[in-house]
Amino acid sequence: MYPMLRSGIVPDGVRQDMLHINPELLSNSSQSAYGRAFEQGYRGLRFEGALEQEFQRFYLSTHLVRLRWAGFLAITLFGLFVLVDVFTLPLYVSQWTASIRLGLIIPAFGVGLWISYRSEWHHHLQLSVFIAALITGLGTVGVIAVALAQNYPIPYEGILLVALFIYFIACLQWWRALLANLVTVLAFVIMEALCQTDPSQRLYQIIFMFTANAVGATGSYFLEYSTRTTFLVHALLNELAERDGLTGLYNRRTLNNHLDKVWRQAIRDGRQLALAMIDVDYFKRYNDHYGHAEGDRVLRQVADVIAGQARRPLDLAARYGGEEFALVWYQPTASELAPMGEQLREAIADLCLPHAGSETGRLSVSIGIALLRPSGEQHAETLLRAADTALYEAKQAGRDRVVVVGTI
Ligand SMILES: Nc1nc2c(ncn2[C@@H]2O[C@H](COP(=O)(O)OP(=O)(O)OP(=O)(O)O)[C@@H](O)[C@H]2O)c(=O)[nH]1
Repeated sequence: MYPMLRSGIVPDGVRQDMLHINPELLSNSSQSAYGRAFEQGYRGLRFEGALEQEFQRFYLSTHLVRLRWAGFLAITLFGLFVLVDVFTLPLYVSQWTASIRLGLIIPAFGVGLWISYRSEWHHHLQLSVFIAALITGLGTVGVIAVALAQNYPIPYEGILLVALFIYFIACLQWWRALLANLVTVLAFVIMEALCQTDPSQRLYQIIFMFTANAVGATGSYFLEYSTRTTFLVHALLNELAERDGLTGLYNRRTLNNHLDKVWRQAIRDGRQLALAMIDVDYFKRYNDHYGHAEGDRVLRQVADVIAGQARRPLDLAARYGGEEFALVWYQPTASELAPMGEQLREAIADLCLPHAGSETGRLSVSIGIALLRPSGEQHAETLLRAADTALYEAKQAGRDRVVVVGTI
């Protein structure tokens, strides 16, 4: 069954004023996975199940370029620090600090960068950047420790910059950035306890380290929260753009795009394609008799039945317009089409919806089905026209029936 987008309830958790999008778009969304995520909230920076995996892919694709820039920036800056070390520190200090930067930190970012260019390794990208962040944090603590141990204190502000880099530039997800920084803070506190001889300096530096982390953790939390919001809004808008607001089925534009796609696929595979056009009989009379709201309710019920008939990956159920629906069946056999159409017609009749304006006294549909083996000379429009002709024949023959036409 398709996710339905039609409950018409504005999700409670949605701050439309913050999202700056048309409230009408969100009002139809609470039945979709994205709408539900809005409803449930994501303060723990995690979505449920498959949605989280989808977010991870979105996060990767939207952060890949930034992440590469961050990698190049880190390598360049740490390369410059090596030069500064060599020119400003005595050799007995710089040989250690430069070794840590050149031997650990720069290679760690190099590995991350390399992975960013290997799409088959992308699922390890966050882990590799996390390891690089950890090495950078601990390495920088090591640099300060070496300098202190040699009685040559170097400016410790660098470790604060590293913390902010990990929180805001490394493109790590919040919990990874937090973990890398917490481990660094722990190492920093231990290092200060062991190597720092001036108690006031020790206190001062630890307080600043905690402050920088409080600022960084808070900022990066909100950053990821808003990335998640962007992801949901983006997905919701895409979903709403391709679905019909009343029934939740795909809309006509999506049907046309899908038909073009499966048409080409069927040519490649040498398969046949069927299209069923389904029209509710005497629906004008239904509306006139029961009212438009009741008509809407019935259209949704019919749509639910039709949605259940699109079972294969390349099948698709759509609302073609008004009280007309379409079903694409990929690779059916000619002999099964009439039974499939009959089954659908009967399933709708089995809803037992009373229809005072119909001779049968209950709501029925007419179905026209066309079957084609697509070829390069024709166009997907051919199938639509053929199904429309079959539907017209079904109507002409008295409605509440199935007509199959085919050129196979
Ligand atoms: N309730 C409701 N009615 C709709 C909707 N879209 C179209 N309709 C109505 O569907 C009716 C279609 O009427 P017709 O095209 O004359 O078709 P029909 O009455 O079903 O006649 P046949 O198809 O020949 O059996 C019109 O009254 C439209 O107003 C909708 O979203 N909701």
